[in-house]
Amino acid sequence: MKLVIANDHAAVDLKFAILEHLKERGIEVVNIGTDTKERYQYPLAGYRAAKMVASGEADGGVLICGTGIGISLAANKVKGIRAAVCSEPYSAKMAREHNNANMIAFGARVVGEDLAKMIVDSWLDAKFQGGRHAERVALIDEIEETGELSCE
Ligand SMILES: O=C(CO)[C@H](O)[C@H](O)COP(=O)(O)O
Repeated sequence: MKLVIANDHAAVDLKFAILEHLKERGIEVVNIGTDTKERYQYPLAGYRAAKMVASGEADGGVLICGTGIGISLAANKVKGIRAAVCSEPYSAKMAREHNNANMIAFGARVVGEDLAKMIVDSWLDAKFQGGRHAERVALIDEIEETGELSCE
């Protein structure tokens, strides 16, 4: 499995901690975003990481900024991306099982290192359940494709 990890200046330390954690799990990780604490525009990192996931260059992605919100908003503008901001492991598990989230996001100013690792692990270890959830994800895809919902 190959993941991409991206961050802004608010999340450099946590990015490296998660990067190390993923490597310990035997996962190949592409590090994009910034490695310094100089101000960095999170939309750049979110967009670049999302493009890698959408193109299949990466199997999924981890996005970290101060809150996880801005970087996930940027990533979600890329077609095919379902980036979920999660601050605890249950939501991270559900983000995969129910929503088939292909990117997980969280805030370095919100969660600590240990909790962040648990969030990432919960998302990685979960599997999309399909069935009724696939119907709902297909509706999200329809909005993305057409800007509308035919069943409305
Ligand atoms: O969380 C974020 C976006 O959602 C950013 O990390 C945050 O806005 C950066 O703020 P600052 O420039 O004040 O460090």
